[in-house]
Amino acid sequence: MPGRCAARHGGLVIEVSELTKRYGGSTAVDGLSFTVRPGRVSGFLGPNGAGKTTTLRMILGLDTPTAGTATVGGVPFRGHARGLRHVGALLDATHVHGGRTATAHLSALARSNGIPPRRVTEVVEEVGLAAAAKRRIGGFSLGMKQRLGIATALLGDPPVLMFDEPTNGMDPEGVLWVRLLFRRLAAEGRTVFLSSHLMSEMENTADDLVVIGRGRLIAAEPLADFAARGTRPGVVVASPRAGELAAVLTRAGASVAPRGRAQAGGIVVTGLSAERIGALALQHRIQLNELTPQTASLEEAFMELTADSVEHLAGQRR
Ligand SMILES: Nc1ncnc2c1ncn2[C@@H]1O[C@H](COP(=O)(O)OP(=O)(O)OP(=O)(O)O)[C@@H](O)[C@H]1O
Repeated sequence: MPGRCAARHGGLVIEVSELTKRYGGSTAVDGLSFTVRPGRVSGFLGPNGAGKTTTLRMILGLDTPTAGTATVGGVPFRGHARGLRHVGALLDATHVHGGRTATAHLSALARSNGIPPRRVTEVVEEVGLAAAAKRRIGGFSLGMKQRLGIATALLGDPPVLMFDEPTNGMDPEGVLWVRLLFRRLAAEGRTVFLSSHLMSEMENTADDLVVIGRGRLIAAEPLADFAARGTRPGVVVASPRAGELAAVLTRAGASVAPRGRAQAGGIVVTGLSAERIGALALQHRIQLNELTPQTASLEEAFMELTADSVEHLAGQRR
């Protein structure tokens, strides 16, 4: 059935163009433009207060932009009559009526959106809440509320799904489950857009990234391209005969520096490939304990790119 959904809806693109939101004198979203494509998981990343929630709310027509436009499938969300069957969204999992049961909550939404009642049972099972479906939501943990929020987003079997910090409060098993779910939803051809302030959330989930800071676009590109930004020249080499090896490598044209204090005991070699270093060590019968081309982690690349916006916010709060 989900496969049919993808075929039925085709792909719906989220298009954000010069989107701006000002609150009084402060600008929460500042001339933001990006495209979110179907059939892929797109991560929306930025430090706290970067403007992610505000952007998602404007895409959903819950906030009015000061300037610019946001469309889903070429039309502003408000222009779509089909609500939950068009875009499923989880913005704030705690924003639910605690006195209702999960089933009652979902049934009410299904009724008002013209969704068949059987979908309630389907989504409750899909998110692993079947055993808790008849319990009051007020007694749910945050992780369970997130699952309920995801069930709400899935209720209308929509071609576009947006989630704001969906793994917040989830245990490791829940995080793994949600990752697999997002991957599957994208594989079905849907547009999956999820926000987080943690790069680690995206590492094994997202195909594309939209990175913002202080309401402005920092990067919009495939995750693989973003990761490549973190590649640094140099190969980390450790050997019990590091001094001797350094001399050999320098003669072969490399530059050699001691490894940073935090990772004492090795050298960083630039100007020679790992393969060439390995071959020279073998030729001189020098044992190697490590031979690692240097790369920055995605988290480092993200922190470097957003450092300015974080500092700015920290300064503001003081
Ligand atoms: N209704 C509002 N009135 C005034 N300022 C607001 C309002 N909503 C958001 N802001 C401000 O806009 C900025 C962006 O907030 P937003 O919640 O969109 O960021 P975020 O990236 O989602 O952050 P977080 O990861 O902390 O949720 C913040 O400085 C916030 O204080």
